[in-house]
Amino acid sequence: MSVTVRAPAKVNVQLAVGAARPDGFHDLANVFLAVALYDEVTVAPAAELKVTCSGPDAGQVPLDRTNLAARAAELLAARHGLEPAVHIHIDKDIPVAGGMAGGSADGAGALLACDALWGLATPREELLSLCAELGSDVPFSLVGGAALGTGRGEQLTELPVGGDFHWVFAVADGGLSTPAVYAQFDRLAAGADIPAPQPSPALLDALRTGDARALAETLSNDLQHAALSLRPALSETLSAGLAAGALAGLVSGSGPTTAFLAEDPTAAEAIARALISSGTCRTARTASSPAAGATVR
Ligand SMILES: C[C@@](CO)(OP(=O)(O)O)[C@H](O)COP(=O)(O)OP(=O)(O)OC[C@H]1O[C@@H](n2ccc(N)nc2=O)[C@H](O)[C@@H]1O
Ligand SMILES: Nc1ncnc2c1ncn2[C@@H]1O[C@H](COP(=O)(O)OP(=O)(O)O)[C@@H](O)[C@H]1O
Repeated sequence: MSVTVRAPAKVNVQLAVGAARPDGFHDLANVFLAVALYDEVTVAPAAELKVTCSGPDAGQVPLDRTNLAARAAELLAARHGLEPAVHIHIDKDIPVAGGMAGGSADGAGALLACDALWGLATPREELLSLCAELGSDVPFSLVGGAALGTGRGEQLTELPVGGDFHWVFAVADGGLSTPAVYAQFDRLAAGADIPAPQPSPALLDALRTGDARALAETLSNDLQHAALSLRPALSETLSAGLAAGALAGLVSGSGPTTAFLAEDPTAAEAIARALISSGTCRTARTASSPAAGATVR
């Protein structure tokens, strides 16, 4: 017997970052939007915990106990006095270390899959709090759709979305470390007065009405400057996407993936082709949003 869960990637349509907190995290107004690029996590009984991974970037995924899917299985098992004796297979389609929350998707996916495999029927609220123990972005991978994340991003308020948005993701060579990007944000902001992060009313309105042009005007990412200063070549990718007709482009979360909003699916395909032939990224993918959160298949 095995259980498979599909879990989505995300793009941050707004990432407002406050000052560093005493615990090392930053308060956020993090507007998440789930996009239709998915990892699939399959769990099956085994003699002991084991992780395998397939997909184009599988070689970059740790297969030891640091894998977020393994940590999720261990956390849920410990909560119930069980042994995490499962084989977890990750079929990975989400770019690794790209600012698209692929590890978080696998953490939420493994949690949901193990819950079903072990017949635990854990209440949703408890699953969400286990997700928050695994990482700031993990609760959103469970919820999907669109949501405002406050605190360190783990306290979610679901948001209405009035239509489909069409994206192109330019995948960079190599990843960027999330802690390194936040540390660079702190260095660049040193001495400045950092306001408390707030969601943009105009952006929430654009999501609610499904207006791509209005969303394009309001996209923002306070980590972009830090990501670009660590990886200056990303500004060429942003220019190439805009020259190809994107309504707007920005760094996805901590990067280095860049995200471009397109008018419609046809425009998205044309922008992806132009980005690939520009030579400013490793590859480019199209995906629509919103997408559902982690779901048993
Ligand atoms: C930047 C964002 C935007 O959604 O995601 P990515 O773009 O990396 O996917 C998130 O804030 C990343 O969330 P996640 O990757 O879950 O981070 P965590 O594991 O909780 O924390 C990793 C490290 O990132 C930094 N961190 C994370 C969240 C936060 N609100 N403030 C922080 O300063 C801390 O240095 C922390 O030790
Ligand atoms: N299941 C997983 N998939 C990918 N990376 C993982 C996973 N578990 C742990 N990691 C580690 O987390 C780091 C960040 O990966 P990922 O979640 O893909 O990117 P991001 O945090 O930029 O969204 C990776 O470099 C890797 O070391």
